Formats: sequence, C-alpha cells, structure tokens
Amino acid sequence: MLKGEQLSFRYRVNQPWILRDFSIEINKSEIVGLQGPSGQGKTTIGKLLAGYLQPTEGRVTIDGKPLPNQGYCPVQLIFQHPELAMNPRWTISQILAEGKGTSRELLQGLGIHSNWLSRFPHELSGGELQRIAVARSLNRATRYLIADEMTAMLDTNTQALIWRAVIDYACQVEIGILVISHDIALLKYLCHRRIDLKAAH
Ligand SMILES: Nc1ncnc2c1ncn2[C@@H]1O[C@H](COP(=O)(O)OP(=O)(O)OP(=O)(O)O)[C@@H](O)[C@H]1O
Repeated sequence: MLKGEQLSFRYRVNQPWILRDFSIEINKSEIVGLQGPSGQGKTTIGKLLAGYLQPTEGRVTIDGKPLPNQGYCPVQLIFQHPELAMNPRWTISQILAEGKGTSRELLQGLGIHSNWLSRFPHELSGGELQRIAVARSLNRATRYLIADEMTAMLDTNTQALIWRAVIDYACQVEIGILVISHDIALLKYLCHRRIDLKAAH
C-alpha cells in the first residue's frame, strides 16, 4: 500500500501551508481519483507521493517502508506536458531505455510505432509523446502511478487509447493509480473511489 500519513507541506518557511495533516492511501490494483479546485495542492500531493518533494511533516511509505532516496522510484509521476520530462537531445529509444524494460504488449497497446524510435521528442505530436512517457513509466519496477492531468491536453480518442492501455497493464501487474484531474466524468469512469480535496481540507 502507498500511504501518505498526516502530510503537511509548505514551499518555504513563512509561506502559507499548502497541506495540513492530509492523509491518503492507495492499495495495489486500486484506482483512486483526486479532484478539487485549482491551487488546492493536488499536484503538490502527487509530487510528495512520488518523492519529488519531501513533506515538511508526515511521511510517505510503501508497505510501511519509506520511498528509496536514490535509484529508481517505484512511484512514477506523469504530468500533462511530457516534453518537460524528457531530454530533448535524446532519441525516443534512448528515452524508453530509461525505464526498466517496457513490455512489448504495452508498447502495442499504446500504439507506439517502431519508426518513432529513432526520432527526437520534438518530432512527435503531444499525444504520441505522452504515450512514450507512459511506456517509460510503466515497467516491472513501478508499483504506483500518479497521473497528474495525464491526458488533459489530448483528443478523446487518444485519451481513451492511453487509459485503456494503462488500465489493462495496471490490472495485470497490480499497479495502484492516483488519477489527478478536473474532469469529473473521467474520474467517475476510471476510478474505484474519489477524494475531493475541497472536502478533505
Ligand atoms: N514551487 C512553488 N513555490 C511556491 N508555491 C508553489 C510552488 N508550486 C506551487 N505552489 C503553490 O502551491 C499551491 C498548490 O499548488 P498545486 O499545483 O499543488 O495545486 P493544484 O491543486 O494542483 O492546482 P491546479 O488544479 O491548478 O493544477 C498553489 O497556491 C501554488 O501557487
């Protein structure tokens, strides 16, 4: 289980608290939605759970153990803008190699073409590039996925294709997912349960 326990966070001393005593649990194979008004701290929660930020108070654990502070993080975070999470000088195959071995089935499910592999990130569309980001993140070392507005900028077909592939893969290997989105219909469709940050505050 991925747990954030009594998380409090502020970006700097003397700045307001973004989170106060916020707790969250995500079980393996569970798909949890996180919704709430803009600026309430959804992305901050995602970054805390994936180890990009350290909580000012509280702790993040997987099965009772803290996240590793070096090496590959079993909690992977995918943002809305894949180009910001990729080295622009690397080819797509170099970028995919950063993951810990992506299954052929997942590459097929995501509709990744072999002729994309020798290209650079700027030579793919946003939707194609997001599929590469997903493929890189979903591998045997990943236990949880934080999808922060992962498909918000994509057309409905690409959105459906990506989510179908992600859910199929996550079910097979029992990955837990936190879906952060303003799209309540998407959350209702995908998630086993939803957390409303407005209500939680
Ligand atoms: N690096 C930073 N330094 C200082 N304040 C920040 C930083 N990043 C975010 N914030 C502030 O923290 C608060 C929460 O931001 P966060 O991005 O977590 O909200 P959110 O709920 O994801 O918003 P949205 O729905 O608009 O994406 C906001 O008030 C934001 O201005």
